[in-house]
Amino acid sequence: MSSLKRFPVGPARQTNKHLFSVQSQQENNNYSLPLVGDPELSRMKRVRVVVVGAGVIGFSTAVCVAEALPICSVTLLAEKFSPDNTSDGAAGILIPTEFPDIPLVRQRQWFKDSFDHLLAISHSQHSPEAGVMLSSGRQIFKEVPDYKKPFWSELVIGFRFMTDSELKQFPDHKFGQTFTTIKCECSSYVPWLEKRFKKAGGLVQQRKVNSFQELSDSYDIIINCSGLGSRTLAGDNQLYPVRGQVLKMEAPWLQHFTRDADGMTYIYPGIHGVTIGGTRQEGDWRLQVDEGDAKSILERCTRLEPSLSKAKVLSKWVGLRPSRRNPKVERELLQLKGRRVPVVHNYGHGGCGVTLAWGTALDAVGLVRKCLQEISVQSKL
Ligand SMILES: Cc1cc2nc3c(=O)[nH]c(=O)nc-3n(C[C@H](O)[C@H](O)[C@H](O)COP(=O)(O)OP(=O)(O)OC[C@H]3O[C@@H](n4cnc5c(N)ncnc54)[C@H](O)[C@@H]3O)c2cc1C
Ligand SMILES: O=C(O)CCC(=O)C(=O)O
Repeated sequence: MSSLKRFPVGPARQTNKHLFSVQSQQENNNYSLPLVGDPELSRMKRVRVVVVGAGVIGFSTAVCVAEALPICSVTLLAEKFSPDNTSDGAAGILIPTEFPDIPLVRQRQWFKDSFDHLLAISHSQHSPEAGVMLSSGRQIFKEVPDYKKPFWSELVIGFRFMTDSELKQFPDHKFGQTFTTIKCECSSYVPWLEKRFKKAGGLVQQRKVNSFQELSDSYDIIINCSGLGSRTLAGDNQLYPVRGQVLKMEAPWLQHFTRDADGMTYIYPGIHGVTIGGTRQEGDWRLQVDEGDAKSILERCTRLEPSLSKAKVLSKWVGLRPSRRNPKVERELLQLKGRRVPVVHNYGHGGCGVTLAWGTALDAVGLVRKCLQEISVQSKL
């Protein structure tokens, strides 16, 4: 756990989580809604906002809301904190995958906002404490892909195709891309965000939330960043685990990342060792290390980078990606104890949570602004 102080609270009340009815509204974000300076909104009392979840999505969202919307008092509640969340063991490389049903323009914005935010940190004095660094390397393909230039190629730094001579190092691969992106190590970054959140006036409490109803008396807006927990908390059965196992290696001579484009085998040098992986086991809830997986990861990665045979294994880790066909970054109104309570969801980022955290957090801020406008309109009625 981080050394920062938290405020434990008593056991949460048990309530029937299926009592409320749901009105769902998917909508595009609107970044231009006024808030600061809007005379109607400034007349409002402080709005009590709660964020559920302390992973990279929860803390990114909590920081964005607390810093962008001073009218809100923000509390973050979570059952588990760093280093005990999925976010903490992620390799933390920024490489997007494409989601099928979300307009590319929105996905592009999520990635651009995340990349630009972390790039600024990587160039600042905060970089070592925040665990954010530039990372150069290559993504290699066993077959030449139909689309050689992904939508994010213009957003990373120095994207180009590999030359034949560069590809000779990988005889099983026919095509490659090389570029500089960012590696964001969440075991440092999330505690750094927590400090930033508290500096912005945010409160943090350790608590399991059994239903949104528990929150409806104490908060005006709920932001749900509970990752895989949304299966039960939001009753979302489209969400499923994709088990991922990685090994941390001591190999300080490795400078560049190598990723097989099938997403199954990767080598990511970082601040705290080299993360090698991986596995993508859908629907597999096992959190314990599988020695068969560890052997397979080591074999596959050593085939790409033979010097790994000389490296020491520092640790082995398993996490469950909160996966969905598309991440859910949406606003809805829930009927909780006879009151309509706005809920902003931000979860289901699968293997891209670090890649998209800041961008989806800014998107969520736009949705919270809409909730504030509605509250303002209701208060006039
Ligand atoms: C092996 C592996 C490697 C990865 N590598 C990368 C990578 O290189 N790049 C990348 O972009 N992504 C990567 N990912 C994916 C990334 O880790 C996830 O997308 C991201 O961590 C999801 O963050 P989150 O905040 O939604 O979830 P989490 O980190 O799981 O946080 C969820 C939070 O919600 C809380 N919570 C849940 N239910 C409740 C409840 N009922 N009450 C209170 N609190 C609750 C939890 O306690 C926790 O605090 C990787 C994942 C794995 C497994
Ligand atoms: O996919 C990758 O290459 C990075 C690691 C990752 O995102 C994952 O394992 O989910």
